[in-house]
Amino acid sequence: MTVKLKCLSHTPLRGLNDPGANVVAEVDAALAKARAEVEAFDPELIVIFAPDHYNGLFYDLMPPFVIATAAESVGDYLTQPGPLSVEKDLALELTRHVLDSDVDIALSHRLQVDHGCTQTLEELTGSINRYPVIPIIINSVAPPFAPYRRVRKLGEAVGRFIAKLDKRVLILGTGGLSHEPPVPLLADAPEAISEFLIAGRNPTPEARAARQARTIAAGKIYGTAESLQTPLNADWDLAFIDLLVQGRLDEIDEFKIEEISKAAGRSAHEVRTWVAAFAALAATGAYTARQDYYRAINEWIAGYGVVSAEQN
Ligand SMILES: O=C(O)CCC(=O)/C=C/C=C(/O)C(=O)O
Ligand SMILES: [Fe+2]
Repeated sequence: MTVKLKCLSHTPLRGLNDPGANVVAEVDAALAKARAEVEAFDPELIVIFAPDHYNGLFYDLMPPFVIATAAESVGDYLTQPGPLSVEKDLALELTRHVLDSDVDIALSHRLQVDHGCTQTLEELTGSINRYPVIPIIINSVAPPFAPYRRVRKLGEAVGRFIAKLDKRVLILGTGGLSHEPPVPLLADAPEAISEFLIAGRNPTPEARAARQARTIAAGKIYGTAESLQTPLNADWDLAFIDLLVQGRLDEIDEFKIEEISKAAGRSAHEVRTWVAAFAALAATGAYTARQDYYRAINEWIAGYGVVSAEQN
Protein backbone atom coordinates (compact mmCIF):
# COMPACT_ATOMS: atom_id res chain seq x y z
CA MET A 1 0.00 0.00 0.00
CA THR A 2 1.08 3.55 -0.79
CA VAL A 3 -0.95 6.39 0.64
CA LYS A 4 -1.18 10.09 -0.08
CA LEU A 5 -3.51 12.66 1.42
CA LYS A 6 -4.99 15.92 0.32
CA CYS A 7 -7.33 18.06 2.38
CA LEU A 8 -8.92 21.13 0.92
CA SER A 9 -11.76 23.54 1.34
CA HIS A 10 -14.71 23.62 -1.01
CA THR A 11 -17.08 26.48 -1.68
CA PRO A 12 -20.60 26.72 -3.08
CA LEU A 13 -19.70 30.09 -4.58
CA ARG A 14 -16.90 29.22 -7.01
CA GLY A 15 -17.98 30.70 -10.33
CA LEU A 16 -21.01 32.28 -8.68
CA ASN A 17 -19.42 34.99 -6.51
CA ASP A 18 -15.71 35.00 -7.25
CA PRO A 19 -13.05 37.12 -5.57
CA GLY A 20 -10.66 39.20 -7.73
CA ALA A 21 -9.04 37.53 -10.74
CA ASN A 22 -5.65 37.44 -8.99
CA VAL A 23 -7.08 35.39 -6.11
CA VAL A 24 -8.94 33.03 -8.45
CA ALA A 25 -5.69 32.54 -10.40
CA GLU A 26 -3.80 31.81 -7.17
CA VAL A 27 -6.33 29.15 -6.15
CA ASP A 28 -6.40 27.72 -9.67
CA ALA A 29 -2.60 27.39 -9.56
CA ALA A 30 -2.71 25.61 -6.17
CA LEU A 31 -5.39 23.24 -7.48
CA ALA A 32 -3.53 22.62 -10.76
CA LYS A 33 -0.47 21.58 -8.78
CA ALA A 34 -2.54 19.30 -6.56
CA ARG A 35 -4.25 17.80 -9.61
CA ALA A 36 -0.89 17.12 -11.29
CA GLU A 37 0.29 15.32 -8.14
CA VAL A 38 -2.84 13.18 -8.11
CA GLU A 39 -2.39 12.39 -11.80
CA ALA A 40 1.22 11.33 -11.18
CA PHE A 41 0.21 9.21 -8.17
CA ASP A 42 -2.49 7.52 -10.28
CA PRO A 43 -4.56 6.28 -7.32
CA GLU A 44 -6.21 2.87 -7.51
CA LEU A 45 -8.69 3.98 -4.86
CA ILE A 46 -9.84 7.30 -3.42
CA VAL A 47 -11.30 7.35 0.08
CA ILE A 48 -13.05 10.68 0.50
CA PHE A 49 -14.29 12.06 3.82
CA ALA A 50 -16.92 14.68 3.02
CA PRO A 51 -19.84 16.54 4.60
CA ASP A 52 -23.38 16.86 3.27
CA HIS A 53 -25.41 20.08 3.22
CA TYR A 54 -28.99 18.77 3.43
CA ASN A 55 -28.95 17.09 0.05
CA GLY A 56 -28.42 13.44 0.90
CA LEU A 57 -28.92 13.41 4.66
CA PHE A 58 -31.86 14.87 6.59
CA TYR A 59 -33.19 14.79 10.12
CA ASP A 60 -35.67 12.04 9.27
CA LEU A 61 -32.61 9.86 9.92
CA MET A 62 -29.41 11.79 10.54
CA PRO A 63 -26.39 9.51 10.98
CA PRO A 64 -23.07 10.82 12.41
CA PHE A 65 -21.10 8.79 9.84
CA VAL A 66 -22.11 6.99 6.62
CA ILE A 67 -20.27 4.82 4.10
CA ALA A 68 -21.84 4.66 0.65
CA THR A 69 -21.67 1.62 -1.60
CA ALA A 70 -23.35 3.66 -4.35
CA ALA A 71 -23.58 7.43 -4.69
CA GLU A 72 -25.16 9.93 -7.06
CA SER A 73 -24.16 13.58 -7.26
CA VAL A 74 -27.11 16.00 -7.06
CA GLY A 75 -25.14 18.51 -9.15
CA ASP A 76 -25.64 21.55 -6.92
CA TYR A 77 -23.59 24.76 -7.24
CA LEU A 78 -22.28 24.07 -10.76
CA THR A 79 -20.95 20.61 -9.91
CA GLN A 80 -21.26 17.61 -12.21
CA PRO A 81 -24.42 15.49 -11.66
CA GLY A 82 -24.51 11.71 -11.96
CA PRO A 83 -23.09 8.55 -10.46
CA LEU A 84 -19.70 8.24 -8.73
CA SER A 85 -17.57 5.16 -9.43
CA VAL A 86 -18.02 3.65 -5.99
CA GLU A 87 -16.11 0.44 -5.20
CA LYS A 88 -19.21 -1.36 -3.89
CA ASP A 89 -17.72 -4.54 -2.45
CA LEU A 90 -14.75 -2.79 -0.89
CA ALA A 91 -17.07 -0.17 0.66
CA LEU A 92 -19.08 -2.97 2.23
CA GLU A 93 -15.92 -4.62 3.53
CA LEU A 94 -14.80 -1.28 4.97
CA THR A 95 -18.14 -0.89 6.70
CA ARG A 96 -17.73 -4.29 8.35
CA HIS A 97 -14.18 -3.39 9.37
CA VAL A 98 -15.24 -0.06 10.91
CA LEU A 99 -18.06 -1.72 12.85
CA ASP A 100 -15.66 -4.44 14.02
CA SER A 101 -13.40 -1.62 15.23
CA ASP A 102 -16.17 -0.51 17.64
CA VAL A 103 -17.12 2.59 15.63
CA ASP A 104 -20.81 2.67 14.73
CA ILE A 105 -21.34 3.75 11.14
CA ALA A 106 -24.38 3.83 8.88
CA LEU A 107 -24.43 2.23 5.46
CA SER A 108 -26.14 3.53 2.34
CA HIS A 109 -26.64 1.53 -0.82
CA ARG A 110 -27.97 4.65 -2.60
CA LEU A 111 -26.67 7.95 -1.27
CA GLN A 112 -27.10 11.37 -2.79
CA VAL A 113 -24.00 13.51 -2.37
CA ASP A 114 -23.54 17.22 -3.01
CA HIS A 115 -20.79 19.71 -3.85
CA GLY A 116 -19.32 18.96 -0.41
CA CYS A 117 -18.11 15.65 -1.87
CA THR A 118 -17.98 16.23 -5.61
CA GLN A 119 -16.32 19.64 -5.97
CA THR A 120 -13.06 18.32 -4.56
CA LEU A 121 -13.24 15.14 -6.66
CA GLU A 122 -13.75 17.23 -9.78
CA GLU A 123 -11.02 19.70 -8.90
CA LEU A 124 -8.45 17.03 -8.11
CA THR A 125 -9.28 14.46 -10.77
CA GLY A 126 -11.18 16.35 -13.48
CA SER A 127 -14.46 14.51 -12.93
CA ILE A 128 -16.62 12.77 -10.33
CA ASN A 129 -15.97 9.28 -11.68
CA ARG A 130 -12.38 9.14 -12.92
CA TYR A 131 -11.10 6.81 -10.16
CA PRO A 132 -12.74 4.18 -7.96
CA VAL A 133 -13.93 5.89 -4.78
CA ILE A 134 -15.40 5.16 -1.36
CA PRO A 135 -17.37 8.14 0.01
CA ILE A 136 -17.55 8.48 3.78
CA ILE A 137 -19.88 11.24 4.89
CA ILE A 138 -19.29 12.84 8.28
CA ASN A 139 -22.15 14.93 9.63
CA SER A 140 -20.62 18.38 10.02
CA VAL A 141 -23.60 20.65 9.42
CA ALA A 142 -26.60 19.18 11.28
CA PRO A 143 -26.16 19.27 15.08
CA PRO A 144 -25.80 17.43 17.38
CA PHE A 145 -22.42 16.13 16.20
CA ALA A 146 -20.37 13.15 17.34
CA PRO A 147 -17.40 14.39 19.41
CA TYR A 148 -14.11 15.03 17.64
CA ARG A 149 -12.47 12.07 19.38
CA ARG A 150 -14.97 9.77 17.66
CA VAL A 151 -14.12 11.30 14.30
CA ARG A 152 -10.47 10.52 14.99
CA LYS A 153 -11.39 6.92 15.91
CA LEU A 154 -13.35 6.60 12.69
CA GLY A 155 -10.35 7.86 10.72
CA GLU A 156 -8.01 5.44 12.49
CA ALA A 157 -10.29 2.50 11.75
CA VAL A 158 -10.44 3.47 8.08
CA GLY A 159 -6.64 3.89 8.03
CA ARG A 160 -6.08 0.38 9.41
CA PHE A 161 -8.28 -0.96 6.63
CA ILE A 162 -6.36 1.00 3.98
CA ALA A 163 -3.07 -0.30 5.41
CA LYS A 164 -4.10 -3.85 4.53
CA LEU A 165 -4.88 -3.04 0.89
CA ASP A 166 -2.33 -3.71 -1.81
CA LYS A 167 -3.20 -0.46 -3.60
CA ARG A 168 -2.20 3.16 -4.15
CA VAL A 169 -4.78 4.99 -2.04
CA LEU A 170 -5.54 8.71 -2.05
CA ILE A 171 -7.23 9.92 1.13
CA LEU A 172 -9.21 13.13 0.73
CA GLY A 173 -10.81 15.44 3.27
CA THR A 174 -13.01 18.25 2.00
CA GLY A 175 -14.60 21.23 3.73
CA GLY A 176 -13.85 24.06 6.12
CA LEU A 177 -11.89 25.82 7.24
CA SER A 178 -13.49 28.62 9.28
CA HIS A 179 -16.76 29.75 7.68
CA GLU A 180 -20.45 30.18 8.28
CA PRO A 181 -22.81 30.22 5.30
CA PRO A 182 -26.55 30.65 5.89
CA VAL A 183 -27.37 26.99 6.61
CA PRO A 184 -30.62 26.94 8.62
CA LEU A 185 -30.75 25.38 12.09
CA LEU A 186 -33.52 23.02 13.14
CA ALA A 187 -33.79 24.54 16.60
CA ASP A 188 -36.52 27.23 16.51
CA ALA A 189 -36.93 26.90 12.73
CA PRO A 190 -40.31 27.90 11.27
CA GLU A 191 -42.48 25.02 10.01
CA ALA A 192 -41.45 25.22 6.34
CA ILE A 193 -37.74 25.22 7.19
CA SER A 194 -38.01 22.39 9.69
CA GLU A 195 -39.95 20.35 7.13
CA PHE A 196 -37.11 20.94 4.65
CA LEU A 197 -34.44 20.00 7.19
CA ILE A 198 -36.30 16.83 8.18
CA ALA A 199 -37.40 15.60 4.76
CA GLY A 200 -36.25 17.97 2.00
CA ARG A 201 -34.71 15.45 -0.37
CA ASN A 202 -34.99 16.14 -4.12
CA PRO A 203 -36.02 19.81 -4.02
CA THR A 204 -37.75 21.36 -7.04
CA PRO A 205 -35.46 23.32 -9.37
CA GLU A 206 -37.10 26.50 -8.03
CA ALA A 207 -36.38 25.54 -4.41
CA ARG A 208 -32.77 24.72 -5.28
CA ALA A 209 -32.38 28.02 -7.13
CA ALA A 210 -33.77 29.89 -4.10
CA ARG A 211 -31.24 28.14 -1.81
CA GLN A 212 -28.41 29.03 -4.12
CA ALA A 213 -29.58 32.65 -4.45
CA ARG A 214 -29.61 32.92 -0.64
CA THR A 215 -26.03 31.66 -0.44
CA ILE A 216 -24.88 34.06 -3.19
CA ALA A 217 -26.55 36.98 -1.38
CA ALA A 218 -24.79 35.96 1.85
CA GLY A 219 -21.45 35.81 -0.01
CA LYS A 220 -21.88 39.35 -1.30
CA ILE A 221 -21.89 40.80 2.25
CA TYR A 222 -19.87 38.15 4.13
CA GLY A 223 -17.17 39.68 6.30
CA THR A 224 -18.82 43.11 6.31
CA ALA A 225 -20.69 44.75 9.18
CA GLU A 226 -23.94 43.95 7.35
CA SER A 227 -23.44 40.17 7.67
CA LEU A 228 -24.90 38.37 10.67
CA GLN A 229 -22.75 35.27 10.09
CA THR A 230 -19.62 34.48 12.12
CA PRO A 231 -16.67 35.83 10.09
CA LEU A 232 -13.64 33.91 8.84
CA ASN A 233 -10.85 33.37 11.36
CA ALA A 234 -7.45 33.02 9.68
CA ASP A 235 -5.67 32.57 13.03
CA TRP A 236 -7.88 29.63 13.91
CA ASP A 237 -7.41 28.11 10.47
CA LEU A 238 -3.63 28.39 10.50
CA ALA A 239 -3.38 26.98 14.04
CA PHE A 240 -5.51 24.01 12.95
CA ILE A 241 -3.36 23.40 9.88
CA ASP A 242 -0.21 23.60 12.06
CA LEU A 243 -1.61 21.02 14.43
CA LEU A 244 -2.15 18.60 11.54
CA VAL A 245 1.19 19.29 9.90
CA GLN A 246 2.98 18.77 13.22
CA GLY A 247 1.12 15.50 13.86
CA ARG A 248 -0.44 16.65 17.14
CA LEU A 249 -3.61 14.67 16.42
CA ASP A 250 -4.20 13.65 20.04
CA GLU A 251 -5.01 17.30 20.87
CA ILE A 252 -8.07 17.02 18.63
CA ASP A 253 -9.78 14.83 21.23
CA GLU A 254 -10.16 17.94 23.39
CA PHE A 255 -11.81 20.06 20.68
CA LYS A 256 -15.02 21.62 22.01
CA ILE A 257 -17.83 21.83 19.50
CA GLU A 258 -19.45 25.01 20.86
CA GLU A 259 -16.11 26.82 21.15
CA ILE A 260 -15.26 26.05 17.53
CA SER A 261 -18.68 27.23 16.34
CA LYS A 262 -18.14 30.55 18.12
CA ALA A 263 -14.51 31.06 17.07
CA ALA A 264 -14.62 29.82 13.49
CA GLY A 265 -18.30 29.58 12.50
CA ARG A 266 -20.85 26.77 12.57
CA SER A 267 -19.65 25.21 9.33
CA ALA A 268 -16.03 25.12 10.50
CA HIS A 269 -17.00 21.65 11.73
CA GLU A 270 -16.40 20.47 8.19
CA VAL A 271 -12.78 20.19 9.36
CA ARG A 272 -13.98 16.93 10.86
CA THR A 273 -13.30 15.51 7.40
CA TRP A 274 -9.66 16.66 7.66
CA VAL A 275 -9.42 15.14 11.13
CA ALA A 276 -10.63 11.78 9.86
CA ALA A 277 -8.34 11.95 6.81
CA PHE A 278 -5.24 12.70 8.88
CA ALA A 279 -6.16 10.08 11.48
CA ALA A 280 -6.50 7.55 8.66
CA LEU A 281 -3.10 8.46 7.23
CA ALA A 282 -1.49 8.37 10.68
CA ALA A 283 -2.89 4.87 11.22
CA THR A 284 -0.91 3.68 8.18
CA GLY A 285 2.40 5.02 9.60
CA ALA A 286 4.34 8.22 10.29
CA TYR A 287 3.69 11.05 7.83
CA THR A 288 5.08 14.31 6.52
CA ALA A 289 2.62 17.10 5.73
CA ARG A 290 2.77 20.58 4.27
CA GLN A 291 0.49 23.57 3.82
CA ASP A 292 0.20 24.22 0.09
CA TYR A 293 -2.12 27.21 0.21
CA TYR A 294 -4.17 29.36 2.53
CA ARG A 295 -6.24 32.48 2.11
CA ALA A 296 -9.36 33.76 3.85
CA ILE A 297 -11.77 34.41 0.97
CA ASN A 298 -14.94 36.24 2.00
CA GLU A 299 -16.53 36.09 -1.46
CA TRP A 300 -16.47 32.28 -1.23
CA ILE A 301 -17.42 32.22 2.46
CA ALA A 302 -14.31 30.13 3.04
CA GLY A 303 -11.11 30.06 4.98
CA TYR A 304 -9.65 28.36 1.93
CA GLY A 305 -6.76 25.94 2.45
CA VAL A 306 -4.97 23.13 0.66
CA VAL A 307 -2.81 20.69 2.64
CA SER A 308 -0.92 17.61 1.42
CA ALA A 309 0.66 14.72 3.28
CA GLU A 310 2.23 11.35 2.61
CA GLN A 311 3.82 8.48 4.46
CA ASN A 312 7.49 8.84 5.42
O1 LIG B 1 -28.04 24.28 1.29
C1 LIG B 1 -27.84 25.28 0.62
O2 LIG B 1 -27.71 25.28 -0.59
C2 LIG B 1 -27.74 26.57 1.36
C3 LIG B 1 -26.77 26.42 2.43
C4 LIG B 1 -25.40 26.84 2.11
O3 LIG B 1 -25.14 28.01 2.28
C5 LIG B 1 -24.43 25.91 1.61
C6 LIG B 1 -23.13 26.02 1.93
C7 LIG B 1 -22.16 25.19 1.33
C8 LIG B 1 -20.89 24.92 1.78
O4 LIG B 1 -20.12 24.10 1.12
C9 LIG B 1 -20.32 25.39 3.00
O5 LIG B 1 -20.17 26.58 3.15
O6 LIG B 1 -19.93 24.55 3.79
FE1 LIG C 1 -19.41 22.82 2.79
